[in-house]
Amino acid sequence: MTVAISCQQVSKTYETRNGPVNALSPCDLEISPGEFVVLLGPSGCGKTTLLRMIGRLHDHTSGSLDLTPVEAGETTTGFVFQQANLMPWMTVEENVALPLRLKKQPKATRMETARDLCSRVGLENFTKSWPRELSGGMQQRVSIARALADDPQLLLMDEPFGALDALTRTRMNSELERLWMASGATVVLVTHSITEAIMLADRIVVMSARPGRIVSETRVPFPRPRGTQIENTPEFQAIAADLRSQLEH
Ligand SMILES: Nc1ncnc2c1ncn2[C@@H]1O[C@H](COP(=O)(O)OP(=O)(O)OP(=O)(O)O)[C@@H](O)[C@H]1O
Repeated sequence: MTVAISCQQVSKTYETRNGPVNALSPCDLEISPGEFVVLLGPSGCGKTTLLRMIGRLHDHTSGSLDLTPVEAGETTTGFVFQQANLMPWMTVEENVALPLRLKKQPKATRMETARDLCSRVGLENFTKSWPRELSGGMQQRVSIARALADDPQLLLMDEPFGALDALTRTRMNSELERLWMASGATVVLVTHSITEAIMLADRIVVMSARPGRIVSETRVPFPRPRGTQIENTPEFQAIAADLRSQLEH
């Protein structure tokens, strides 16, 4: 089963030594099971804050934020952050298997799952490598495989490809789309990149800063799997121009 998300008038104020910081004004957002939603916006508009509240890493200050199925602990969530954050003393396959080890899955089973995931992200020849032996893009693939290890119903990704070069990033977008299509998980991904948003999203939620808020939602009509050729279509360019003008205002 995948997860639906319902945010109603959800806001966040951080209490700091210099006083309260209004990170996110009350916002409404409904996400369907299996939907791929991208949060797009400038720095400081509250994207990470909203993502972390959905993942229960932060409390919200007001409003209601429900995941369905609702029972606490029932939702399995995978996180991918901008940095891969791998354990340097573990091999690639041990890193991928870590969530299953924490769940006390028997070693033979979890390593088999980990090796399968490694090949799904194109790292079948690097299962015994150390993280330091991998490029940034490969490390990020390990962190995606690790996030998928637990077969999550919900995948939360915060600028997962922000540190990668443009070519690698494009390739990773296609890989992520393929993995998501196979998993059926609900995905919320944060990005600054208009192209990445259109390549990946079913729906793009545009946010703006000061105060952080949701300003619009755009459905992306392209069929899947999407290839880079859609970038040259008038439809793509029209959506990109519209998003760009929203971000500029
Ligand atoms: N732990 C925190 N304590 C205090 N203020 C915070 C904290 N985390 C974020 N903020 C503030 O909340 C606002 C929104 O931050 P957030 O990281 O959610 O934005 P963002 O859109 O994800 O930005 P970026 O794209 O730069 O990562 C910013 O003004 C930030 O300074």
